[in-house]
Amino acid sequence: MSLLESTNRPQDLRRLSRTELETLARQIRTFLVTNVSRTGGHLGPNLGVVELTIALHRVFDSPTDPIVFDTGHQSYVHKLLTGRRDQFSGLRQADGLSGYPARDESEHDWVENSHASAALSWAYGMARAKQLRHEDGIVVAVVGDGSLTGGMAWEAMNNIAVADDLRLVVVVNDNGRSYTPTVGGIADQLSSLRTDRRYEQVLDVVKRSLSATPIVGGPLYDVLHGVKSGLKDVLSPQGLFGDLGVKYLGPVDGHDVLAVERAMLQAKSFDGPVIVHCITRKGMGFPAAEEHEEDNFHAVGKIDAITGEPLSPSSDRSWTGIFGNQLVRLASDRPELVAISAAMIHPTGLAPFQAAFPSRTFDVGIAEQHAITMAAGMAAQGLHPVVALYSTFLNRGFDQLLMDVGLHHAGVTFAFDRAGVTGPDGPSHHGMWDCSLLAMVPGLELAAPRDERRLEEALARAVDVQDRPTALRYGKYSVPEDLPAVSSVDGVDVMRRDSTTDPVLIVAYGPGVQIGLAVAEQLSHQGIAATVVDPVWALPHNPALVELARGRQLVATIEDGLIEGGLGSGVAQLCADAGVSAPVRNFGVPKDFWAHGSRDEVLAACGLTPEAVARSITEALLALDPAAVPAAEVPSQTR
Ligand SMILES: Cc1ncc(C[n+]2csc(CCOP(=O)(O)OP(=O)(O)O)c2C)c(N)n1
Ligand SMILES: CC(=O)[C@@H](O)[C@H](O)COP(=O)(O)O
Ligand SMILES: [Mg+2]
Repeated sequence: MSLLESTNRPQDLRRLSRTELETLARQIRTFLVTNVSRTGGHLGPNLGVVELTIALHRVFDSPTDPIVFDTGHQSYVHKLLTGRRDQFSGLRQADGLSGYPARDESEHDWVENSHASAALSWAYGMARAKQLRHEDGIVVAVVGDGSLTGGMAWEAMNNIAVADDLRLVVVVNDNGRSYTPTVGGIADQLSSLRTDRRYEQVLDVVKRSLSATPIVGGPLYDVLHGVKSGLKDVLSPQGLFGDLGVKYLGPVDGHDVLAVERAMLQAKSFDGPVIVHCITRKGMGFPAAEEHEEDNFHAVGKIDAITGEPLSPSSDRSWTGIFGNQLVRLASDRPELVAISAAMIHPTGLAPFQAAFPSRTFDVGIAEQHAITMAAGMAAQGLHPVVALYSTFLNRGFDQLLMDVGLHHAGVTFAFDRAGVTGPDGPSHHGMWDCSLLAMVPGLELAAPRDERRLEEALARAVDVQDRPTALRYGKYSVPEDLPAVSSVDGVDVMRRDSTTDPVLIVAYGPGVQIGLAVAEQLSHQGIAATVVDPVWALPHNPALVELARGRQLVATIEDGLIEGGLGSGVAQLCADAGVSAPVRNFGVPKDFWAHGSRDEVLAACGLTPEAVARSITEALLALDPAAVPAAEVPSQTR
């Protein structure tokens, strides 16, 4: 039985020798590469925290000492060491292991939110609660260098710095990268701590003097490490953390279990909050990951476990790529066009723009709030910023969009990628809230393109709007062949019309158009005629929808987004205000936190499939007027 197989709870770690720990680390790395290459997931980040996580669970007594992971994508090793080794074959799959901490999986898991920079606030709150309730336990937060570029982290640090009565250890997992190298002054400060020459010179002297005596194994090794981590105390620089008055230990070699352990033991002995600065390498131990310049295998699909080559060839057409290439074309004769990313240049498709216009591309770190308000500032001075974010991360910057961009009628364009149901990244990653949020922004114009051509046309229009915010949304699903309209009514594309008196009108957005067309086809087999329209520009609602809805027996709306407050509910309001008598049924993502699974599985769970929508429409029509549906063909499920 391997050491990994005999490690089923943190306590099992504490009897291991240094050699056994190093063997265990190797076995964990082999396990991660073997399994995550089969399922996909955050391989690089987890390869970088093997020793760090082993040391964490040797020194701290989880769950009495809660361990909180920032973003949580680097918690696979934690899951391995807390009894979930046998569940990794189902990683990020429906009813399988979550790719993030999950409280229903283990008492050792606390934070399920995958939005970065929140761990320190979680930890502060938990530690304060323990202090007020006179409970034992030290709260430990593991936060990456990238997550430290998020503003929330410093809101928490501001409080942590003066909370001498709290038992709180912040482990900085500093691999120097987010996806690409982490940017900004914080990254520079961390880097200067990593490469403090005084520390390295003194350490060399110590090493040389100690090497004069024969290495006697454990004790001498400990002495060296004791000196090493002790040295840092002596030299602890007045940088990033020192100036705030927070105790700092490090930098520690994050791949040396005993060095990390010693620093954590030291941290544990202190009163008040302590920073332990660990230097790690993303993708450590897997050459394909270590050498992967773009992102060190931050998040991979199914790959070859030796070469790292993707096993499922990614489609050469993606919404992300279409957006990125069109933006380059538009920027070539629009010098005012600039692009902004929150540490996700490649994932949001801005790499071609950065290559073509490096001085007009801005990676601000994981700082969506700053990114959006900075864009308002740029627009106020005559630029036209394009802010590229994942839809779910708009949540983080909504006030900035509403009050800094919207209130000031700023000509800023937002490209919301991963809009709609995403799938494997679970509830905090579905891009399901953007339409409901954007519907609240006065003047904002939102396009939900159904195909490549509509995306390119929408972006071309958006970047020329200078007096209000514009936005586009598209997701992590395949790009259909172009879907031409059969006609147009005042800007609303008519995708299918059986006759002008069709009893059903389907108003569909983005990927909902393909669903709507499939629904209409199914309804036609039951003798129910449906017209399908796509407004393309979803906000503000096109008043032509009112006349299109008037006289119908039923109006159905279909969107890949939250039903409550979404596009469809706006259409219902529009029709009600105009006195349209037809009832409006909204189909979308019901208000809930939808667990991870494939996109299709989650959509099915939401009832957002052609079959489910067609059945609902048939039932609604039957309820309204049994004669409306030729009885002979109603699907059995509706009886
Ligand atoms: C608010 C927010 N913006 C963007 C992301 C996307 N994202 C996931 S992990 C990551 C990089 C995290 O870097 P770091 O904290 O250094 O962790 P590492 O992956 O290096 O371990 C980013 C940008 C996110 N999860 N949350
Ligand atoms: C953890 C995180 O926020 C991202 O790394 C996310 O997992 C990436 O998702 P995509 O695979 O859709 O780019
Ligand atoms: Mg990092």
